[in-house]
Amino acid sequence: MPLGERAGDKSDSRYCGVETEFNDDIPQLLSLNINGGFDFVVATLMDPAYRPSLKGDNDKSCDVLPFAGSDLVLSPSQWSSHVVGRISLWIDLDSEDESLRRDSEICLKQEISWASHLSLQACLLPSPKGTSCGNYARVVNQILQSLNNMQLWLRIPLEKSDDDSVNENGGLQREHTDSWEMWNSFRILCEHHSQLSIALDILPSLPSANSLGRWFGEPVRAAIIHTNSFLTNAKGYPCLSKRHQKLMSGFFNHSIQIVISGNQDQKHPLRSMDVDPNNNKNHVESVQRHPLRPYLDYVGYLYQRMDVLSEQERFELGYRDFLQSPLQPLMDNLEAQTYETFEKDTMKYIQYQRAISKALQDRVPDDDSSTVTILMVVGAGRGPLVRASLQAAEETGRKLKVYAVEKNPNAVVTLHSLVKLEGWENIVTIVSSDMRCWEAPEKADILVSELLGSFGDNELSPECLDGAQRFLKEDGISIPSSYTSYIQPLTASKLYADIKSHKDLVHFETIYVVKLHRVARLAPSQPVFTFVHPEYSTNNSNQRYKKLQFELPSDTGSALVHGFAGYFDATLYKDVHLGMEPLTATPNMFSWFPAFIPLRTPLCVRPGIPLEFHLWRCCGSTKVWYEWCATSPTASPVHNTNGRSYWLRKGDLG
Ligand SMILES: C[S@@+](CC[C@H](N)C(=O)[O-])C[C@H]1O[C@@H](n2cnc3c(N)ncnc32)[C@H](O)[C@@H]1O
Repeated sequence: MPLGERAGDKSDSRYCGVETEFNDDIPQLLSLNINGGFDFVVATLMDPAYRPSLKGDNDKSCDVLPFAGSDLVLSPSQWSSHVVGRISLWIDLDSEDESLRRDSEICLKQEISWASHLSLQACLLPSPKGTSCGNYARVVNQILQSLNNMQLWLRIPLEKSDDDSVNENGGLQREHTDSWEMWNSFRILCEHHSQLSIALDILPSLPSANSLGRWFGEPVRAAIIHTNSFLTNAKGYPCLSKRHQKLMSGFFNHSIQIVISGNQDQKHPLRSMDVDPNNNKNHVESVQRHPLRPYLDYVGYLYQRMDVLSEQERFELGYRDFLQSPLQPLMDNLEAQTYETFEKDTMKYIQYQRAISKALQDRVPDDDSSTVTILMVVGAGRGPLVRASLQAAEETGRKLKVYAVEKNPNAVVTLHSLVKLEGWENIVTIVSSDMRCWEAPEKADILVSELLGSFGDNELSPECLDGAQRFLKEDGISIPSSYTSYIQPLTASKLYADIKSHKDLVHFETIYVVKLHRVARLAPSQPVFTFVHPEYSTNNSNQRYKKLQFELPSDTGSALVHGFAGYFDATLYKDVHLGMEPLTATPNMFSWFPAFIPLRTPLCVRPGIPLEFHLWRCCGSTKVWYEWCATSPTASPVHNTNGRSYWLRKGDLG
């Protein structure tokens, strides 16, 4: 299905459409373009000369609307797979001219109704004509309320300028256009409707990289690239500037359809004997080429040049932008397949092994061959950290006695068989217990745990380790020794739409785990809460509060914040760390996807005005929860008051 969602996988084919002028012979138009190599056409359905107000009252022939052919001229699957409807360009619903306004409204409704009748997958709406688009948005919003599952692509030119220009009186005046503002007003007027999306018009000059980045968090479905935006290479073939090429890779990577637009009457300078622009091989064209074929070939060449997905990226494909509830390993018992996923993440265990080796070397001098280090793995799961500990001991030549403490009875079964299988009976003692109430027979030199959530402390590592540090020697080492959570503001219209579709408060007051993909990261991440282990201070509390201020880079322009990405970074021991904060992330580690902290109402943030956000970690006798709110540029309600929607259960220690 050419217009369907694409997986972003190199093995999947890519689709490219072409914008066409009105032609009342749709079958011919389609076959010309499909034979020319395109997958779909963006076709004007209604005769551009038609105006409802020109229809004479007595003119019976005008009862039939001037659409290109009847629905029978193509099969239903041809209509839906190969045609995107282009709504008449002349419509102007915010015109001062009342009759034009009225004609526009009637025509828009007739065209959309016809397109729905044909089951087209999408219609391309012309750009709003001026800065004010209230009436246009009102009518589109009316249409959206009862639309079948067709998408409406609002055409938006990709432009942003911020120039100082001299006015008539010789004074400096600031001219500022940012087409994102136009899109933002329109979608707010249409209440962020999930069937309203964007077709970006790609122009010869591009705005700054930061401002372009915003669009990847918006619902961009198509990029229309006009032949004017291409350059010509030394051999006379079309090509794109480096910046345009980079943008195209971003579109491919985000499953954005490419549409080529240009004059099809003009013959391209290429003749029948062509030189392939990319590998210089001569080939003979036997059939008449589509006039835009060289542009299509170039787009295909850019796609072919993209990097093949790594194994990890391929694994993550199915999880992209899919909201998941975080694990509650303290309350729930993890399943075998969850452990299996953890255990595949070799990078995590390599880092732990490095940290344990360093701790063992610091604890016992090289020439001491008699000291036995007591190491306890608390939350041992099916044993990968036990194995990493024994490998560290072997690598450093230290003697070890291990306790593996695990509260999930099912994982304990596996632990027992592992110990037997590996012949570790004399070194490893398995303890089936909650670490918070286990009475250890001796104290540990090293306490190893991995109880971290995407947001660090959100799987209750602090509460569990507070309970376990009773059996750590006074000078003992905790691995990890500390961890810090981080957040960063995001444009994430897809995640927002998914949460909104539940139509309740609970989903807006939940922290999720999600492989972020169609998002724009608007500012560098900042640290939030830090926990240190062991923690012996007397007024120790796991409650936290942090106020953060984010500034968007000045060339970004305004942006909409739908929520925040959450990450963690853990210091395992000394310089050995483990984390997924984007700037310092441990490479090739996939155990954690970021957290997503949503906002009930997205916030429009403008350059120079800070985004102020507050986050609390609250602790009650039976549960831990987070509350959050924004206070600038506008205040939001405090989310998740008293943990009413989302909390982490501390569980019963009995
Ligand atoms: C994230 S998993 C890590 C498992 C294993 N260490 C690994 O790396 O694959 C955390 C484990 O800690 C266990 N756990 C969580 N809280 C615990 C507690 N209070 N006492 C004992 N085990 C606990 C869970 O059952 C789970 O097996």
